[in-house]
Amino acid sequence: NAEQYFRELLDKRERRYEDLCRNIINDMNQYGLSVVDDFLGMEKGLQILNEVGCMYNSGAFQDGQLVHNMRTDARSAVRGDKIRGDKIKWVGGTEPGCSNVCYLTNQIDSVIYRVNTMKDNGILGNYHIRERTRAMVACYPGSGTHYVMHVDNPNKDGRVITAIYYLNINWDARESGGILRIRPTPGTTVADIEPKFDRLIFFWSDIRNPHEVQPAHRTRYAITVWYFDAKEREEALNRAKQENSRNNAIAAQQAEPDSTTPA
Ligand SMILES: Cn1c(O)c(C(=O)NCC(=O)O)c(=O)c2ccccc21
Ligand SMILES: [Mn+2]
Repeated sequence: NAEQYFRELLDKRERRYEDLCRNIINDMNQYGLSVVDDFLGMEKGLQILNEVGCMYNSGAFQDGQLVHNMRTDARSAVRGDKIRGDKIKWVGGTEPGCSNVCYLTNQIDSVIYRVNTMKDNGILGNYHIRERTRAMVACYPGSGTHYVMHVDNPNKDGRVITAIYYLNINWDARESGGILRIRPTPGTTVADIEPKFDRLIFFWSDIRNPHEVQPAHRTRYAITVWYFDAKEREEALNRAKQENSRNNAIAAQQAEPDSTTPA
């Protein structure tokens, strides 16, 4: 009967979700990264892409950083002219016109909180994830824009997991480039990940995963959120506070004419 049917349907979805989370736990423990394809499905993915496209066309993205032109033709190389690289927009989730980005971050949140609390979750069990950054919507406008090899969190600022959701329909890296290349350390392997539509990836944010975005020759959209470990985050904030009060003390001392200087 109908009730029986829907209960089985829900059970199947729940099992699929469990399997998804189990796979992420295994990947993160084994490789330090995990790739999930078809995370939200075509319909939801398109709604997010449309919303991001509107933001971009409305000029809401701040200008990308100035980077050296990757084009190889002599003219630009001689002039060393610069082009604008990635353009980003931070989305908190409450502003108007970002309900779909907000839906995405809620979906990623529930996966992260689940894998962080499931039993036998290995390294993930060492963290206590209770908060994240806002969503960083990024657009590479093509024409060779790239992002140099870097580590997201090289100095224990609290961020432990990077989550990136891609929006690029029919992306073919052979002609459009834009591959995310992760070089997990220690190790000699390289993970080349195409920024495919409705693809979600996770990787440790610290020095275990240096990565780069290779030159993109087509508009390339991605949405990133970073998840904090409560302890590492608190320690980072305390260090910043001490640093801040130390600087204030020094500044105050320099500002005050001390008694030894002649009036
Ligand atoms: C635009 N953009 C990035 O694309 C990546 C990044 O690692 N992206 C990986 C990717 O898009 O596959 C970043 O890590 C990043 C950090 C600070 C500011 C902007 C940034
Ligand atoms: Mn990065």
